[in-house]
Amino acid sequence: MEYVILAVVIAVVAVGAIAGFVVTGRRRKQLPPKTETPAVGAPTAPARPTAPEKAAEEGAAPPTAEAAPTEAAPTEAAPAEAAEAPAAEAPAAGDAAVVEEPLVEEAEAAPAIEVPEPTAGRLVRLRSRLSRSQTTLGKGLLTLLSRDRLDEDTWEEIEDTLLTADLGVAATQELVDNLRTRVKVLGTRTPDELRALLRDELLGLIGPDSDRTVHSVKHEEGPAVVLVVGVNGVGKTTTTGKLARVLVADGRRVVLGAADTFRAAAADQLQTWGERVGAHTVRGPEGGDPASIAFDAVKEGIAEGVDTVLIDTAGRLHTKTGLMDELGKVKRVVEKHGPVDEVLLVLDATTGQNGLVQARVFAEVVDITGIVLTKLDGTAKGGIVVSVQRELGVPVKLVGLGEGADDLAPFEPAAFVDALIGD
Ligand SMILES: Nc1nc2c(ncn2[C@@H]2O[C@H](COP(=O)(O)OP(=O)(O)OP(=O)(O)O)[C@@H](O)[C@H]2O)c(=O)[nH]1
Repeated sequence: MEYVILAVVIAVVAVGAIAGFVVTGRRRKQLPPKTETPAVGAPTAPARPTAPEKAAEEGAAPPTAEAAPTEAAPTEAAPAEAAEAPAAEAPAAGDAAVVEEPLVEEAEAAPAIEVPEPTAGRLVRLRSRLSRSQTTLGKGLLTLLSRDRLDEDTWEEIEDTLLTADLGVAATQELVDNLRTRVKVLGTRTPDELRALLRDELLGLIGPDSDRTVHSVKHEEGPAVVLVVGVNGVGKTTTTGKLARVLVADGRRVVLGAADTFRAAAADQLQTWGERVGAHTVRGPEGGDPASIAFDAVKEGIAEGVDTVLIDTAGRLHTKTGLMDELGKVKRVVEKHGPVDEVLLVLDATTGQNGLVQARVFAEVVDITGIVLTKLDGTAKGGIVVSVQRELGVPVKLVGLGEGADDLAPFEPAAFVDALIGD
């Protein structure tokens, strides 16, 4: 009998001990989340970059997670709240153990914010990228002008060179007439004299005194608003991203608006550019209303007190009329917050006359205030700077000289001409 009682006591003690183990094990499993939870709101892990980055890490981000920052808030919702959306996605207490590992990964992979180099002198630094234009326009012309006899055939060759470089008919005629007159007056033609003469004439055609500032300084009422327009493939989204870097490099705080909802990857592309310099991107669902995204972006810019809101727009719709209607609407809706400070038309320098046709169409719908000429690095058609300015009556403000993040340069006429004619 005692044996039976002893056996029962041992069994009870054993069961008790096993139960104790299990409970301790469970508690231990729940402990890490408690210590990890503060990391969600820790100042070193800003809420905004975390969600997109997590999405990027996971490959194709699920639409709901991607859209959360802006989509969660309807058009009129306070942007500040929308911006906080990722924080609201913090794990519910019961799921704490499940999200423990991703939280650690996020903290480790927080993107380093890049500080782009200042923009002053960029065109000088990138001058070698203009080598193709330099060969035809600059060196080509100097060689022709240095010939012993400047006969009619030579002048015709000079004319052809200028037209091939896309200077345009009127500007070519003007330049050739001026060169003829000045060369006659000059008499002897030393290489230095010819270089100085050509420099002077090209600079005069480009217009050294135009205001080429990108108006990006905030007003009392809110941020400066810059709309970026152009057809697809010219480098619009890339340029918007690079421009964000230009502005950040020059000390501005920027919000981006991904109003190109037509091309699926455009918003992702823009967001990635923004994250690299710490600029938040306001975006919406694919195929959503671009005007509403642009409106929200400006609204967020006002709430956040940033200097500039940059809005990327779509470059392709099924019809030209559709695209232009949409663009007009984006501008009108944004203007409910205040005036648009800049409408930058992005043109691909390699497309030549085609670019001018595009420019005309856009100018009919929105008042273009500046031109961005991209892909000048891959073309001998540097003369397009002159023809597009003449066509639209607005200055080239920025030039794209490569695919690198800091290959967008403020346009400086003197540095450009110097790069063309060489030393
Ligand atoms: N070489 C060179 N390539 C450039 C330059 N600017 C842009 N690109 C390239 O042009 C290509 C198209 O650029 P995107 O920014 O996607 O063009 P997009 O106009 O936004 O096109 P959509 O979004 O379809 O309207 C990319 O491969 C860019 O890297 C430049 O200045 N030089």
